[in-house]
Amino acid sequence: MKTVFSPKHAGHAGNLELLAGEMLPAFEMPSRAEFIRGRIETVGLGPILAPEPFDLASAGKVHDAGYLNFLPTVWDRWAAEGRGGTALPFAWPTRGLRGDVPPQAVEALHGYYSFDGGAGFVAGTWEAIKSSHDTALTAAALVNGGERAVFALCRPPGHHAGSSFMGGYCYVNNAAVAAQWLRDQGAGRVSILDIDYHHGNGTQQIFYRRGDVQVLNLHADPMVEYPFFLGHADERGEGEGEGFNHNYPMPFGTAWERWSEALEDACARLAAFTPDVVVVSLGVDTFEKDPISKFRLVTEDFPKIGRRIAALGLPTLIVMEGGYAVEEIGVNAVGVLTGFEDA
Ligand SMILES: NCCCNCCCCCC(O)(O)C(F)(F)F
Ligand SMILES: [Zn+2]
Repeated sequence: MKTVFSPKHAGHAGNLELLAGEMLPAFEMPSRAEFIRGRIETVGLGPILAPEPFDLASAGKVHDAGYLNFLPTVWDRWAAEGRGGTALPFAWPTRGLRGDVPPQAVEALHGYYSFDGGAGFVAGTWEAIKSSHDTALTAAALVNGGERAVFALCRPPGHHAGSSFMGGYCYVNNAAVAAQWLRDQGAGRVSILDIDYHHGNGTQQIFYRRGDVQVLNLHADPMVEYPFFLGHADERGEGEGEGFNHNYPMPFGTAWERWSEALEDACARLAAFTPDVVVVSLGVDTFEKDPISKFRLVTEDFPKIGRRIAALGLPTLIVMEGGYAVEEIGVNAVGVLTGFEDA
């Protein structure tokens, strides 16, 4: 299996995040991608290719123009105000406030375009975001060109990014842009299967009123887990999208037996949609030892996931999302890929 990967992810480093009342080094750190790349080399999964540069035309069909235009300017505007550290929002247009007029102060504009305080910027963040976007589209082009499955080793991740909001370490929704790009290349229907521990609220929001892109999410119950404000089982899509969004919220402590039942149902719904291509949002924070998550999959479960997805028999783009047990992230993420290959 080919992998696409860009060293430019490393510029997104040193950023802090608000964790339980303290500003701490963000969990979404460069070593995550390096451990996965190292494991790919160790097991000899296949060649690791650099991304080609892509324009933002497909991104512009799933993200708002004002939002996309804001992302490259955040750090410079922050620094121009004499600030260092991590550029973070400080005010959000919540209920009862105006939500139509983008303010000018960068910490307020950042809030206007965020749903949480989890998408900070440092000097190299935009370059990392763009390289992650290019990684997903380069891998999508390989799938579109006939590869059965390609791994987009994306960092930063993307599935919490909606049409005009960032958050949860996500800025441009790599999987959503790749799905749109594949549609732009002629795919009639695309399914996105999001198996990260956290609900892909951004991906759901982007395609919620569309019937050409099916979105299936397996995740921790948003009543008790981040991102909290989307991801319930009754969210089935609206308008033309009615019936093309499926959420499988599961409780803390979920292990393979229950999790795999949800995967089975999701795969059945996916097969019934008869997509031309599948985009997998691969997070491995479902792992029992993940420091910020509360599912209980074990390392041996990850190849089983890959095998089940391969059994769909469809061209597959696998896009990296989350996973924070850094020591094991390579074994678990690449376990899905080798399981897919061995099917
Ligand atoms: N007490 C709740 C703290 C939640 N902290 C933020 C968690 C972000 C998860 C990000 C992710 O893993 O879903 C992604 F795939 F996007 F990287
Ligand atoms: Zn996650």
